[in-house]
Amino acid sequence: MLALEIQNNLSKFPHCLLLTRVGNFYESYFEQAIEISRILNIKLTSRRWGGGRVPMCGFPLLHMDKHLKVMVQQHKRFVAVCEEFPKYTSLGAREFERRVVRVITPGTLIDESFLNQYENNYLLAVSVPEGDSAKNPTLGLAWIDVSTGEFYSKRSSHESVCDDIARIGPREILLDKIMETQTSHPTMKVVTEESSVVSFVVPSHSVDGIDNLSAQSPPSTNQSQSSSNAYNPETANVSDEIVTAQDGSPATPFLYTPEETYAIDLLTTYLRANLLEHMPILSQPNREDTESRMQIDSHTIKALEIRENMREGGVRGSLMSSVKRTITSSGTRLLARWLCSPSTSIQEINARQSLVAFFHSRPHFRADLLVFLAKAEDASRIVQKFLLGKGDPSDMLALTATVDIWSGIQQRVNQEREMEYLERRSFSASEWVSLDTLMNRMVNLEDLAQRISLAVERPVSPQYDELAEDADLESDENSGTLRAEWRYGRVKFGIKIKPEFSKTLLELNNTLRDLWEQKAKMEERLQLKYDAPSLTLRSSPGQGMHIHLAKAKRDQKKIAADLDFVSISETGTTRSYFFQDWAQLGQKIFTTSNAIATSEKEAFEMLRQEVNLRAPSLRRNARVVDELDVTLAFSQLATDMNLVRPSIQEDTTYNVINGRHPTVELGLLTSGRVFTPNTVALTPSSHFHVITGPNMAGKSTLLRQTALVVILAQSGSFVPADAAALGIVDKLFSRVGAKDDLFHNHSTFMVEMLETAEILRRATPRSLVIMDEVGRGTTVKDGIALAFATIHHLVSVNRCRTLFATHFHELSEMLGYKDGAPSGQGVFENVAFYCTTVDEMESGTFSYSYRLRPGVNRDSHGLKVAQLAGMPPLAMAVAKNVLTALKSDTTDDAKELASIGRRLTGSPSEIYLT
Ligand SMILES: Nc1ncnc2c1ncn2[C@@H]1O[C@H](COP(=O)(O)OP(=O)(O)OP(=O)(O)O)[C@@H](O)[C@H]1O
Repeated sequence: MLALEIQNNLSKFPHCLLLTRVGNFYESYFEQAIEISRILNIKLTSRRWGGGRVPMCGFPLLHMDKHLKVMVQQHKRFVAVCEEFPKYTSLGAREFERRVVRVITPGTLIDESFLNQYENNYLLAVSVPEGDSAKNPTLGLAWIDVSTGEFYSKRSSHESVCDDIARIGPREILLDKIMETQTSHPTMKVVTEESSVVSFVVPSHSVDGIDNLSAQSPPSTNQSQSSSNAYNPETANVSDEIVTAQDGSPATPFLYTPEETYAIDLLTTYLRANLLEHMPILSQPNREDTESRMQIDSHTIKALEIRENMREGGVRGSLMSSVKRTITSSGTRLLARWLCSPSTSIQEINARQSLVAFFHSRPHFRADLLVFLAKAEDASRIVQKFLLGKGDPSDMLALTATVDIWSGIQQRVNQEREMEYLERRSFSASEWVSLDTLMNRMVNLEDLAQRISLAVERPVSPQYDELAEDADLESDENSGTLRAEWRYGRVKFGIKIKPEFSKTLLELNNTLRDLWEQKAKMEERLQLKYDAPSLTLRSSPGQGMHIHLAKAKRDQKKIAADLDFVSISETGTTRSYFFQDWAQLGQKIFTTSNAIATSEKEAFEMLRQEVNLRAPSLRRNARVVDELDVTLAFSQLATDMNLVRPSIQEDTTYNVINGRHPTVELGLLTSGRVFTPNTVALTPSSHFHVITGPNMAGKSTLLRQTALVVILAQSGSFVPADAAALGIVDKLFSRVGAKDDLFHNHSTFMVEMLETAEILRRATPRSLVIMDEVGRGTTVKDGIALAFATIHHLVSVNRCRTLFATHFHELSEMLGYKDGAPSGQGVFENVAFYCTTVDEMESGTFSYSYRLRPGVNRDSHGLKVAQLAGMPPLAMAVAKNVLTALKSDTTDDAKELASIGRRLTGSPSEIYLT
């Protein structure tokens, strides 16, 4: 039977590793067992089946999460989990029904212990229109974190889908099945480049996902969607989940484009096929508006090390790690989203910054609010667990505790306002606007918390229950008392519903109390009557209800003579009897206990439904508290790192006085060094700066800090500078630090050109571009030609704000730079020239000042850096000789160069003498 079930499941889920529950183990059979035992490093064995032996392996239930992490996260394998469910035949025999309850894939993790609480685990669906991508450039995106329920959709394009994917950072990407064969399709290329896990889905085209999207919507409304392929929420019942948009502002009704609807369909179809019995009730996706978010291209997200550092891939050294002051896991997830997707709405940025300023000037208030946040649970995740049918009583209590914390926050805010009103002569209502607007978005959920608190009995302490469970398990095995069995049942369920929750529970509990009293009296009576102090009334699976004598020799005399007692077992010291009266009473206790357990479970189920119904409001409050956490964190950051509030403007100004690189500054601080601040002023009349200077003198740092300041400002944070005025940046591009992409057959130079080409195609007058050493990956002449052409395009076509760092100082001449005339004199009026330099000592040593000054620096000091890097003396001597010869020879004619080479070839001693 088991073999047949397994073979059925293997053929139903051919793309998965199948794990079948057998008792307290998950097992794998046949060929897959060989693979699983190898991946998990567990013992491979075999068992007899159908006249032969088949390979098998298995592990205890307890190890499931550990092994899932290896299979799903490390090896990117899909795992089908087959559970067993007991059922009884008509003859009363127990059998097991086994069915696959879930397929676990990298993008569909729910509450696995290895999920990183501080990061989103997104599953992204990309819908690609049929036909020519040039004629039909619009794509649809839908992405969800199944573990938190955060669900979004967006319209995208062939051009920007790569950036969207880099920003979202999905663990798994879904495409229409028809794309599977279209390997040369541009979107296929992008998707396979950005994600190692791509799954193909046959869309249902029923927009069935929307069915699930709004469980709170009347069925008629949902059904009306099924007929059309475009979802129009104006006709749907919009749940309060989306009364605020993703950015927290009041939402306008969402109108999903056909492409988005298609992506939502792909996503929900896939979720249903994999989550199976754990399919959650989904809320409607928050629609992300492309216009209101700064677009950061995919290379820039990586190159600026916003989320993780490029070298090791971890968060250490990233912008995120330097600025993170959030204390909740969901706040940290929101911070990552804000940093990867800064706003372009001045109103929104100002609202966030006003909150930061508000908290910044009230450290005591900030400290108090942080105390609340430190105790709050990850409500979005808990709510989602309930929606997935998984939340347990401890989650229920955690949720109530969190609702209480939310109320506490609201009270503390009100108290602060009152105090300020009373204490300050000039109370400023305008200062309070941002916080009031945020807090007003919260829904009062005290009734739900109260209902749960009144229903669920809080354990005295967690240890109490753990101890009880251990003790009961022990007594259950060794002595098997009835009390132990009942208590174990309760402890296993993990919670007690208060008897007052319902009339039935109250009556059942009263009955049980009476029965326990009767049992105590019966025990006492029997002990006295038979002069047997060691007599107890017990129950065990093997002996049923029985009387137990712990000291049989002493206590059994009178009992043995009584015909009502039937001896059922004995050991050297103990003896057990069957006794009719106790059997009847015990059975009643057992039945009543079971009835209570069933009622408690029903009551819990009822509460679970209530939580599910209030999920949108719970999520909404959680989101408010996340925003509170991030803005409190930004104000803490402003204090810690001495940041200032930037002024955000509509124009294309970029004026940052004494700006600093937040991550480099922190890194230097740890080694006791100080960061040298620099001013960058890009104005309409000077919006293109060419930066020259020696190696290692801080050019790249300056470029990156220029971009990071914008990201921080438009995320709502203060910025590392003395003062800053910033015109909104619509798109941020960088061409810094290229490396080979041999996997995609791209050399370093090709990567450089691909990135440059994309910037020239996409940058607008409101964009900010940073470019470091364009053209360095080829010959000097080709490099200079390409670098000049790039500048030409950026200045005359894109007209965007740009910092362009280069070692090709020849460019400055080509651009008409003359010493002392840093800008406005050359080919382009808007190009200005700045450089970094080194301070040379009389002793021949030098130091970097990192100070930016107007002008062009033609000396790269490359040899000095090479010496610092520990180049062998002989190599340094040869390099110096070559440099001197090259400087004196004005030609690069092949013959001349050959003669330089010949002159400098010799033994080491000759070279040192040259
Ligand atoms: N403003 C600054 N203040 C203090 N230290 C700095 C500053 N800027 C850069 N540094 C230090 O100098 C190092 C090198 O800086 P960076 O990489 O920006 O130089 P670079 O001019 O771009 O070099 P190259 O031309 O060789 O690429 C940084 O890692 C940092 O430690």
